[in-house]
Amino acid sequence: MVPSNASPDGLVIADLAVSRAGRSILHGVSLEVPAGAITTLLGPNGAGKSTLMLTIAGLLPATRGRVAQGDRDLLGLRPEQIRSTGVAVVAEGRRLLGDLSVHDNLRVATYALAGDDAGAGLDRALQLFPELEKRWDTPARLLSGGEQQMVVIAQAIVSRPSTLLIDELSLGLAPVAVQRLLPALEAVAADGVGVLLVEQFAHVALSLAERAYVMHAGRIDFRGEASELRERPELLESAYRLSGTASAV
Ligand SMILES: Nc1ncnc2c1ncn2[C@@H]1O[C@H](COP(=O)(O)OP(=O)(O)OP(=O)(O)O)[C@@H](O)[C@H]1O
Repeated sequence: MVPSNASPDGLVIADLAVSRAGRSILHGVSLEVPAGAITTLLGPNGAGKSTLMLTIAGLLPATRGRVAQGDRDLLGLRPEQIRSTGVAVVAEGRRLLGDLSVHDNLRVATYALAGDDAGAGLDRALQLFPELEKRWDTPARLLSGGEQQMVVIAQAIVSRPSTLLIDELSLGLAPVAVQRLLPALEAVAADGVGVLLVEQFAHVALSLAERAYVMHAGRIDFRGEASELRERPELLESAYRLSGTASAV
């Protein structure tokens, strides 16, 4: 199935520089999230991964560089304009409206869609996470961490994005809950969506991704096949050691 916002090119980030509170945080980051594949961005605590996500989402300004979805430039657009180009960002922290039901949390995510599109988006989300149907009327605050992550991903999926960026998918989740999410992400990529998994812990992301990037201190230190990092973990470990973070897995 081809998503409604499908782009042949995916998301391209070129030479992106970002400052926060007067301090330079990203120093010329270049990265691609091709359509129909899973890519991972790894890096230790403080590397700048969340800063990159916030900039792509239109929540932080860049001082230099380019972010483009297909042939559409995103820098300078408002967050809702960026979403309408087909870029969906799942922020770290699984923020849901805790007193609202699963259904209402998903409905909130479809508010800007036409009725047919909203219905099709909800159907796709339920195909990916059929267990949410049983929790349809449950307040989000009563869900397990894994279920909350399903709802947050479903909120991004309902708008049928071309590119889906997920910050810290596995943070705080039991391994069994993470394992449950993985086939859904593979199915999303098989739909033609470009998926970027941004992770501090490498194991899960490297098991899924085709391409991998490692960021350290606001720069991309490694770009290549995920299999290369799986086979040569020392490439990854050096970035984590330099930052003082104990381990990548
Ligand atoms: N609100 C902020 N204002 C100023 N500097 C910030 C802010 N948030 C983060 N930083 C700084 O930006 C740098 C990169 O942080 P960022 O959160 O992007 O890294 P990260 O790789 O996502 O790490 P983590 O996984 O811990 O969030 C750090 O030096 C951090 O201190």
